[in-house]
Amino acid sequence: MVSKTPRRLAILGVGLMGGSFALALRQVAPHMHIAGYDRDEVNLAAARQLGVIDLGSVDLASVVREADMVLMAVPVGQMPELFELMAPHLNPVAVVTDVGSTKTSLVEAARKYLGPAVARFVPGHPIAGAELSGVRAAQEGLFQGRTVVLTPLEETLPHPLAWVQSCWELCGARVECQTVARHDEIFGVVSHLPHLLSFALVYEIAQRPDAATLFRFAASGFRDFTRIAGSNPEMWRDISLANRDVLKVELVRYRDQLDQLMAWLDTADGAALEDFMQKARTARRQWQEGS
Ligand SMILES: NC(=O)c1ccc[n+]([C@@H]2O[C@H](COP(=O)([O-])OP(=O)(O)OC[C@H]3O[C@@H](n4cnc5c(N)ncnc54)[C@H](O)[C@@H]3O)[C@@H](O)[C@H]2O)c1
Ligand SMILES: O=C(O)C(=O)C[C@]1(C(=O)O)C=C[C@@H](O)C=C1
Repeated sequence: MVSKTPRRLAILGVGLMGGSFALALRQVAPHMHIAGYDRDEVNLAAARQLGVIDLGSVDLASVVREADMVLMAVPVGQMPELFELMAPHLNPVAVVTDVGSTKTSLVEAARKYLGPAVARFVPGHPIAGAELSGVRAAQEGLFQGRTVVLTPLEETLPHPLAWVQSCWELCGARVECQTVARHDEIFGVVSHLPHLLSFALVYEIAQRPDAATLFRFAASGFRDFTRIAGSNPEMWRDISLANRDVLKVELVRYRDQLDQLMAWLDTADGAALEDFMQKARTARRQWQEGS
């Protein structure tokens, strides 16, 4: 029987998500040893000073060697290289998991680089976050009451899956399993597409000669629509590329909806506009009441 929390946890990428996982687990396991690996030494020093990790290093091998659980929390484009670099140094019983926002490319990389350790890889995605980055943005309550999606593979053994699930539950989250493909389709629609649209709107306005005036008058509607355009470009570049097949389909669907809107404006079809807005408002309100 394995203890419910790791004895030695390694966090690869001690930013918003990695730091929040460490802080949440510390609440229930104050004596757990947490080692952090990050390419940013200033961030690592802050993580150490904030008590998020016990030890910080830019040497991946030394961080993973003794860990019984490894959580990968770097942008998804960085994960394949980390799988390759850490594989030879993993403890033979270590469970590996991640918080990446897309799953297909990660799973391909895990199969390519982890060898037999892929049976102890549990892909994960907490559906919680913010437009902020770095360990200073980490919060111990980030996962409280939120969903974490796990996408176990055919190879995933039951014991690592159960263990990762119980760690997320200790962080206050509820866990749901999905297939890798369905995960990427769902989050392509409800997370990745809205981020691209928000970046696109702010970018387009910012290119105009009168952008300063326009932004001066932008108020709460603009703030609500564009909060997520303040998110980390590296993270969203990687998500967009990793899920580009889904995103291309979704952008076409959205463009079709914009074309429809244009047609209603051309013909000044107020009834169609109001009907469409009414249906959207009802759906938004039902979603908010249920969430
Ligand atoms: N931010 C969110 O809302 C959110 C939500 C769910 C999942 N995620 C996923 O979580 C992961 C981390 O996101 P975050 O918001 O915590 O980002 P973050 O920028 O706050 O933290 C990432 C950390 O990884 C480090 N890093 C990046 N590349 C590295 C490398 N090659 N080697 C070592 N360290 C490296 C960075 O220095 C940084 O400290 C991403 O895969 C993202 O898709 C983010
Ligand atoms: O709240 C935010 O700022 C987020 O972007 C969080 C959010 C999302 O809801 O789309 C972003 C990416 C994730 O993988 C999960 C959650």
